[in-house]
Amino acid sequence: MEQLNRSLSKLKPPSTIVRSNSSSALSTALAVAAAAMNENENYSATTFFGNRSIGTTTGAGTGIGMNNESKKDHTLTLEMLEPLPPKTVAGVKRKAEDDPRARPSRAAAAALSTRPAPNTRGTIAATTGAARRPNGLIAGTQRQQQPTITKPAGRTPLQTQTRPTGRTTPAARPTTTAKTTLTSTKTGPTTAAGKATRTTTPTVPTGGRARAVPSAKSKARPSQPIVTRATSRSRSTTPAPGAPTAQPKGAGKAIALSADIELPAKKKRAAWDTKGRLQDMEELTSTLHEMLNKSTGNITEITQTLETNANKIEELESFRLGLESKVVGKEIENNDMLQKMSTVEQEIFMLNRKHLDNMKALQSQQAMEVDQEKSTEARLQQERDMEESNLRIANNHLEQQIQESANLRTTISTQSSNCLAFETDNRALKLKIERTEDTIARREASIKELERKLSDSETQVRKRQQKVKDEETSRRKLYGTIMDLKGHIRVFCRVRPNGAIDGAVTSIDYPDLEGREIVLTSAKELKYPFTFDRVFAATSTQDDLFEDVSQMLPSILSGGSACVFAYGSTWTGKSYTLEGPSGSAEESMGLIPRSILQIYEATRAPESNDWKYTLEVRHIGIYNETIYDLHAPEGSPTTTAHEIQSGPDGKATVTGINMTELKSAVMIGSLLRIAQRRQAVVKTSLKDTYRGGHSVFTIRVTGVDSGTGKTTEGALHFVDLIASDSHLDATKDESGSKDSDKALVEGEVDQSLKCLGDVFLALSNNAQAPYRGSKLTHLLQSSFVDNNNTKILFIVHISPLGVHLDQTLRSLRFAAKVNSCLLPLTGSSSSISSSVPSSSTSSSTTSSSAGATLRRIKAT
Ligand SMILES: Nc1ncnc2c1ncn2[C@@H]1O[C@H](COP(=O)(O)OP(=O)(O)OP(=O)(O)O)[C@@H](O)[C@H]1O
Repeated sequence: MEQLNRSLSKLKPPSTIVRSNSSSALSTALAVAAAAMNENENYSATTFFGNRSIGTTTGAGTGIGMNNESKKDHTLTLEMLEPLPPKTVAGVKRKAEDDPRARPSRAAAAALSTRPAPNTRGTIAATTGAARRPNGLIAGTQRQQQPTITKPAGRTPLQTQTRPTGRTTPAARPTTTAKTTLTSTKTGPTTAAGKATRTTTPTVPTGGRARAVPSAKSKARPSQPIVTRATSRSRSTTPAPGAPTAQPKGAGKAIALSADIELPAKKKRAAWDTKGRLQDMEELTSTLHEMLNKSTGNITEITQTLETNANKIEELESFRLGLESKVVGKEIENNDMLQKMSTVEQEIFMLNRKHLDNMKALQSQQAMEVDQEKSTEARLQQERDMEESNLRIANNHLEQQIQESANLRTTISTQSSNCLAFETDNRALKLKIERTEDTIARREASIKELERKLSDSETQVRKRQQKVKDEETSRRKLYGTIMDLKGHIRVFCRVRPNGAIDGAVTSIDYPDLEGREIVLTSAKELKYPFTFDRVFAATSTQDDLFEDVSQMLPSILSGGSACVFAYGSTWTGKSYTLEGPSGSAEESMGLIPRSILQIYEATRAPESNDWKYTLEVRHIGIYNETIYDLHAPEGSPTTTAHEIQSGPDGKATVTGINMTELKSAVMIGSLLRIAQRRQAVVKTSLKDTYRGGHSVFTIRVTGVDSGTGKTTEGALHFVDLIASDSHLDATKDESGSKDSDKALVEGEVDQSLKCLGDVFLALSNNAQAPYRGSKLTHLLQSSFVDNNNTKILFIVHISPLGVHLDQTLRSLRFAAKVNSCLLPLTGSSSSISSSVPSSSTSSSTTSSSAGATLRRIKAT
């Protein structure tokens, strides 16, 4: 008891753990512990099964060996290794009393309760049954052995620190363990706590590493009693190499002693029954004393055993020290080896890295070499392909040459045979050549004779050409004379070419070489011959027409007047002749732009240096007997009234219409376009009342002789007459012609045209001309009255189409009437003659007898 008490006093904080699968053993342990308590000590015992508390008991110490120095607290933990029904500690105690197996345990408890010998190591050995080192550390082979009664319980904070594993968490406890914790309290110094820890805690040499796991493992064997387990563990421990293998003698006994502690079971007393409990404890104490006496012999034996074990321990310790020195030496060697290894490893690492670098370099070099090899191979392959293709070509060429050679051999053989034939032919040809040369010589003589004759003929031709020229000149002079004799009226006929959309044409013949006759043949083979001053076929050009018109222009510069009338039915080319097609090329330009150009150039000719000329133009439209200014600004009203007024010199002016000076000849193109646009505007404004009309383009040439101051004023009028079929209220067909099915009464024409014809007729008959019969004749009156100085060109236009034959015949008949008119060569009116410029009076020398001559010509 004293020993146990000592042990408990050293377990500060006091804690004792008893593990067993025997409830009686646990009860005995509790009794022993309680008996070991001093009076001033309190204890608390708790029995656990796994984590579950199955009973707790507390009380004050009643054991011997009281220590009054301080009050102590002791805790006894009893752990059941087998499942038990929940019982109180008292129940456990009772069972322990009834169990005869507890008796030896009582003796053991008595042995434990004896005070420990001064030798601490002996106490430790008795308590734990394990050999300990002098410094308090358990040797390696003994660390796995478990204390039987006193051991670090791990229930206090201090014990938890020294046994960090297995005890600190309830989960680490074996689930099949029941334990009872006995706690005793005592006030006083706690200096023994460190000792208790050192005594009961198995510590590894490397520093406080608890060996709770092996302990837990051993506890996990529920059917194995503690003594048996401790023994078996001792047996199973593997001794260190070279260590003494003999087991300490006392170890097995100490374990058996502690395992056999059994206390008689007592009926549980109530908590208030302190007296009874004291009595129980006293009884228990006496029992334990008996057990102690019995155990004294054993203790002596154990002490001897402990001494023997101590000797063994010293041997082992020296052996351990030797081993440790060896270990130190080995560790130094090990460290050296480690250093060497690290050096070697570093070298290996460096070598590996170098090796890798080398490998990479080698790989890249190898890749480059492979690429080069590949490119070389590709190039060689390409060269081989080329060589092969060249070889094939050469083979083909060779085959061709072989073939050609064979052909050539054939040809040579053929030609050599031909050569013989050629030589024969050659000889025959030479003979022929000789004969031919004779013939050639004869013919050359004949050619020379012919050349001489040809030269004579050419001389004669030149003479005849000159004669023809002279005759042409005389013919022209004569023609001019005839024109004069005709009274200055000439009538031309122009045939329009057939267009793409036109139908069948009328048969038109031009029988005379001079181009003055035209004969139309109808579908019924009726012939209609007409004779005019000139007839221009459909193939004629603008140039051809202007050649004759241009003869009139010089008289304009010298103050004369001229009128060019374009007459004909619809779509026969009147505007084309006068103006030409819009935007046309130079060769298609009409008479107006051509005349402008020629007059303009003539006015700037060097020979007219003394004369300064001014060119002015005016374009007038006469629709429904109303005058319109075709050069009026764009957008100006078409309703402006214009009236014709005759001046004192007989020349007519139009109110509101001024002449436009022509600064440049090229202006005429834009002026004609302006007039065309204005015509369209007027036509639109007249709407349904529009039946066509006349347009009169006037060029006025005013000349001033800078030397003498003499002035001239000539005028050239281009009159685009209204279509001769305009009075027909018929729809134009696609070619622009009026419906010819509507038969026209003979001579039925537009009123203004009729008036024009009447004027011509009156002048021809030397009668009073009805100038005021129409705006047109009124406007042109001044040109007609000066018939000595006036030239009139009347151009009738006809269509070549058969469908227009009737209208064509009517136009030709009207033109023939005009052609038959003879204007008197001398002024028929004394009042008018006074206005004739002096420069033109030279032509007045033509006598009336000339007119008579012309009439005779006409009559014939
Ligand atoms: N000599 C010609 N050569 C080529 N084409 C011509 C010729 N004469 C007339 N034409 C063409 O015939 C068509 C009619 O001509 P143009 O308009 O001059 O006739 P028009 O008699 O003035 O008609 P309208 O009576 O309707 O005014 C135009 O397309 C014109 O280009």
